[in-house]
Amino acid sequence: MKKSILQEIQDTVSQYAKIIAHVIRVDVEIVDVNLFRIAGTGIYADRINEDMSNEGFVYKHVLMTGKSQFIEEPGKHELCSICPREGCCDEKLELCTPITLGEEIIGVIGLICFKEAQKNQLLQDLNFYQLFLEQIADFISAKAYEQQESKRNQRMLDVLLQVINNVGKGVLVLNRSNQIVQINDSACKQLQLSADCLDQPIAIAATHDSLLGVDEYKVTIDHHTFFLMGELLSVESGLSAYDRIFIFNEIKNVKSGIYDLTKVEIPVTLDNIVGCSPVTQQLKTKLTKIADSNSTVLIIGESGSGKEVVARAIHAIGNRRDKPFIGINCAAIPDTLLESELFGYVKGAFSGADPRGKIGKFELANKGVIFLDEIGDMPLYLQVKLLRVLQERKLVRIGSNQLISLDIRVIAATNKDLRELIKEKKFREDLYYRLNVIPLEVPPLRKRVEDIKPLVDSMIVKYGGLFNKQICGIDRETMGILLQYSWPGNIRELENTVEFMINMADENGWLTKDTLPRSLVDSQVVQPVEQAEEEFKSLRQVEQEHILQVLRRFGDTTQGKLAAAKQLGIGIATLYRKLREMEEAAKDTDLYRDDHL
Ligand SMILES: Nc1ncnc2c1ncn2[C@@H]1O[C@H](COP(=O)(O)OP(=O)(O)OP(=O)(O)O)[C@@H](O)[C@H]1O
Repeated sequence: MKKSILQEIQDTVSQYAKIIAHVIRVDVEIVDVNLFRIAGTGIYADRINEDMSNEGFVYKHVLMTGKSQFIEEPGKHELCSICPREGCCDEKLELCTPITLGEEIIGVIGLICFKEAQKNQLLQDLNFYQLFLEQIADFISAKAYEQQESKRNQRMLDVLLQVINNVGKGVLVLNRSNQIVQINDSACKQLQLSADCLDQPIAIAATHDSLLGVDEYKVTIDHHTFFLMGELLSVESGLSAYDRIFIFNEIKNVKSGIYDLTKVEIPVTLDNIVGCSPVTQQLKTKLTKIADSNSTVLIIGESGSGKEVVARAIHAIGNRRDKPFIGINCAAIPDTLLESELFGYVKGAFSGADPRGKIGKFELANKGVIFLDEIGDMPLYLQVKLLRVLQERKLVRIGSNQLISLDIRVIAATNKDLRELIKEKKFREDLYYRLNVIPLEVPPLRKRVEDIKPLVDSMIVKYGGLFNKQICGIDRETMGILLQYSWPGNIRELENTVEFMINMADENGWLTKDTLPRSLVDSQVVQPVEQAEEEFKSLRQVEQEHILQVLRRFGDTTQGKLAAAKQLGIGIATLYRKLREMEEAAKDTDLYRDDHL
């Protein structure tokens, strides 16, 4: 059963009972609203916490009526008529009065005489004892009120702390000595503190930068510095223990809010790089090798060939996978805006800017990966600034003088010949070398014809699912046309084509020549010669591809190689030799070299 309020303050109530009994030399009994004896002296001292509902008939009446009772002859009073001790009660006199809390009756306090002398003492000055008893009932009531208020305050504080803990923002309460007196879970997490950090000194100073309308503060605690976006509020309590409240977010949390809003999350892994051609396989192997490195990557490839897919895969399989991947297309943003998009600006940086300031892509990508697409289109003056950022790994927001450290992996991509641009003085040579640490070439689709079939298959699954349309597959003749086409728009064009064909196809039907876009059918007539030349492979190439295909079936283990050699009808030593030759050939033709890592 829930404790009554008198039970909660039982110690105080007992003290009162003992003192009164000692002073007036009459026994005292106090019961709560449930007729539990909360305090008692004399013969009742050993019977505290007893349930009195079968005997306390006078108390029950007081609890019901809220009126004091004077029983001059206990056992003979009409209230005693149902008491088992009717007519043989030991008590000589009883005077009791209710204890109230507001409108509510919360108990009864009684004076009980067991001796004639005590009875005479009370009878001589009954009014005085009545007032005295009421006064004591008021004291107990005041104490109960205090208890109720403190419980209410505690409950409010609990609710407040619960709210504070769930706001997601960091909340710190500081005293006048700049020590932490209250901290929520989010603040502990963001500042890497444990819950026992109370009393720890902390320094909070405004940097005077403001982004997205929120002020930035430099917070130093235990020799660690954090840059936090938030509000520092004065507490008007007049209590030195509660001087200021700091409500904040780490810049990365502010950023991740924006990041979450802006990112179109299509998780990309190596499996999303569809294709079984040797070049695609080699590309995937390289991606695995470079994924965890911090070195800058320059992806070169024609438009639509999958440069962004490759960049996303590096992020997804690398050790920054849990951090942001922020892409920016340098060609798609007007030159005048590109600088502020990349580096951000603070409140009041320049006229026409968002008055609240803006976080740049570099800062958004901090700790993660920034993907600078179409880097060849970056204006020269920004190339200088980018070079400085890449060299120093620090940036300054426009309009600010604060240096921000960057821990970032840069992946740039271009479909332009940067060396040619350097010759034309449109691209800085020093920036080219900064970016070209790990060059990756994504070959055009026409140079990896083996990828077309698996790509088409995966696209049929994707778009069939998206359009909720059952497609049986693609017929041989149509596939032949796709294999022969030169795909100037690369995989993007292939994807659009398959999407178009699925739209044209019948439910439960096949992708046939009739579903092909007209332009593609027409192009077959015009262009066959150019591709034909490329599709005649040398015997060596055919042999290598066959070996790789068999190996893929049996696996790259020693057992797999033994089985593959058997299947190919050659000895294991010959297989190893051929693989070595392939490796050598791949290194010679490659832009990328292992010794770059
Ligand atoms: N290997 C692949 N497997 C499956 N889909 C791919 C592959 N490569 C590219 N794609 C798809 O092709 C389309 C174009 O890819 P992506 O945007 O990566 O090309 P890009 O080279 O970055 O193009 P651009 O130069 O125009 O920016 C995307 O829809 C992408 O999902």
